[in-house]
Amino acid sequence: MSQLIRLLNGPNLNLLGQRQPEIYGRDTLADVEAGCRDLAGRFGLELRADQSNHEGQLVDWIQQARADAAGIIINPGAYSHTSVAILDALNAFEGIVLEVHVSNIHKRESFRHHSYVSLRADGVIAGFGIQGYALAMRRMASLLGKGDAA
Ligand SMILES: O=C1C[C@@](O)(C(=O)O)C[C@@H](O)[C@@H]1O
Repeated sequence: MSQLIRLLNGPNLNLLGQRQPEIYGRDTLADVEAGCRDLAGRFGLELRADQSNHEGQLVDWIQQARADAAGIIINPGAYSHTSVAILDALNAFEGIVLEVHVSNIHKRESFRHHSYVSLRADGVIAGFGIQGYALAMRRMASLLGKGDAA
């Protein structure tokens, strides 16, 4: 059975492509998920992609991942900067955690410079636009010993 990767997107990321395109670009969350699913297939991984605007729902999905996922790729959106609950849930997850931000949070307002999730993440990608998700998928595959599929 192929290893499962959970792709979790937090609040307002359902509006990718419509929301502040000068910051987040024109590609949609559906584009992101399709690209990651395609890459997962090429690496022999299974992808489950979910988005929620609710902190508790994200915590529930992270807890679920404890049962069957090898890794989590997460863009926690604004919860990155506020949520000890999401950090705690990730700390209870034993697999690989990669954090993605579409924008370069370090170039933006100072309240975006700190991420609680980064205290747990095995790697962080910021400012690569939606390509960051694909890079995280490739890194995940490599950390899981799946090599590089061009
Ligand atoms: O919602 C988001 C998106 C974001 O996580 C990003 O992908 O660049 C950056 C966060 O600061 C912001 O609240």
